[in-house]
Amino acid sequence: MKIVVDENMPYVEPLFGDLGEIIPVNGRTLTPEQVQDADVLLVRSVTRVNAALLDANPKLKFVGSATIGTDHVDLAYLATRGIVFSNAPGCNATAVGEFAFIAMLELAARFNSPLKGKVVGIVGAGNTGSATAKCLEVFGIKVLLHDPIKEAEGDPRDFVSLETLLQEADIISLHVPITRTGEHKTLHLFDEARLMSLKANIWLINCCRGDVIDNQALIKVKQQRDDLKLVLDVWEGEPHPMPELVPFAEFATPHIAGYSLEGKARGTFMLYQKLCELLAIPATKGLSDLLPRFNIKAVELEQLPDEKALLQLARFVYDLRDDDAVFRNCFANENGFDIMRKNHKHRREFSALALAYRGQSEVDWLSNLGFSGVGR
Ligand SMILES: NC(=O)C1=CN([C@@H]2O[C@H](COP(=O)(O)OP(=O)(O)OC[C@H]3O[C@@H](n4cnc5c(N)ncnc54)[C@H](O)[C@@H]3O)[C@@H](O)[C@H]2O)C=CC1
Ligand SMILES: O=C(O)C(=O)[C@H](O)COP(=O)(O)O
Repeated sequence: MKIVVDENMPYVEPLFGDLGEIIPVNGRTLTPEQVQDADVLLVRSVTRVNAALLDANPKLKFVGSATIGTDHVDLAYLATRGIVFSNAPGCNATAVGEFAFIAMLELAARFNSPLKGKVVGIVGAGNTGSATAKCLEVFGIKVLLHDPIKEAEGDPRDFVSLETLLQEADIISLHVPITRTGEHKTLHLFDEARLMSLKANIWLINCCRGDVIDNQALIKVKQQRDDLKLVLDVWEGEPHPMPELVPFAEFATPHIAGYSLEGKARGTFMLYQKLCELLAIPATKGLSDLLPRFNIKAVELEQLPDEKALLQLARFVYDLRDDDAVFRNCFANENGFDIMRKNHKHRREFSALALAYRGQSEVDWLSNLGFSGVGR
């Protein structure tokens, strides 16, 4: 069996090595010739999976994408060809949730304006929006959820309209898929008028898809509004963000909000499970054997962390400032955006860090946030 796989998908060899021949490829530049005799194709979000790529392949059985987003895949085409498809919903939810939460802690520290006491509006309450909300609520932050689709489906959580969210939230975090048509389309959901109408001193975080914000309009609005603070992980025109926009972002990163080692491993692992299911063979490999040990064994707390100390702890697992600095230096270089994504292997999730503290009962919130080994 030939398994053509994006070279940026980690842990493919240990998981799929026994199942067939693995052929690593550059996912962004993948050609029909490279995939014409594949039985299995494993991609990430940068590969357009459609008739143009796959028409020449008569034998493809399975396409897996180690992502939640499926906007790069022509699902209708795969269905007409009878090719089984699976994505990996939820694989990177914790990573994105922690990314957005850490970004808020970083902004709070930078502007000496504590997160505690602010109201956060989450647009899109699926996997990543809910993970962000969880971090915030565990830390005692009021969260407003806007998700008309989930609301209509009868999701029991409380939801607000977008108008209410815009009026009440001090921070807005975006977690919707990109959709270009329909009642709930998200393309340029934040257009010039909406951006202009945002509350004074608002913080806006986008780690879903670049085109959910009209980036050209965002440049125009930022030229007039210094009070609006931005964290941008995703960009219109990736891998070529508009160069004028980058300096307007407080934190700028190359679509890596979901890139914890754990999140990427989970993505590959979910596809492994799906392929085993399709082949009707037992999935015998385990996820826990794949991840390296974290470089800090444990941190012993003398006292419970306040907001600043929590940011220090968070920086042990992920220092957003490092990625921001590298991004600013290299995004404009040839392939700079993709090279940074390819080499992004340093980030862990809160669960990688064990915390030790004398009093068990007062630290439940730290374990609920995801840190392991809290209490002793
Ligand atoms: N920057 C990164 O590294 C990552 C980006 N993403 C992006 O974030 C998106 C969301 O990811 P998940 O939360 O895992 O997906 P999900 O499918 O679990 O949740 C998306 C939610 O958005 C809601 N939604 C759709 N249209 C909406 C609208 N107009 N207004 C409000 N809510 C709306 C849906 O009902 C759904 O609950 C993905 O589609 C992907 O594009 C996801 C993971 C990593
Ligand atoms: O899951 C998604 O959707 C994402 O946006 C991914 O985290 C993006 O990662 P790549 O698939 O582009 O490596």
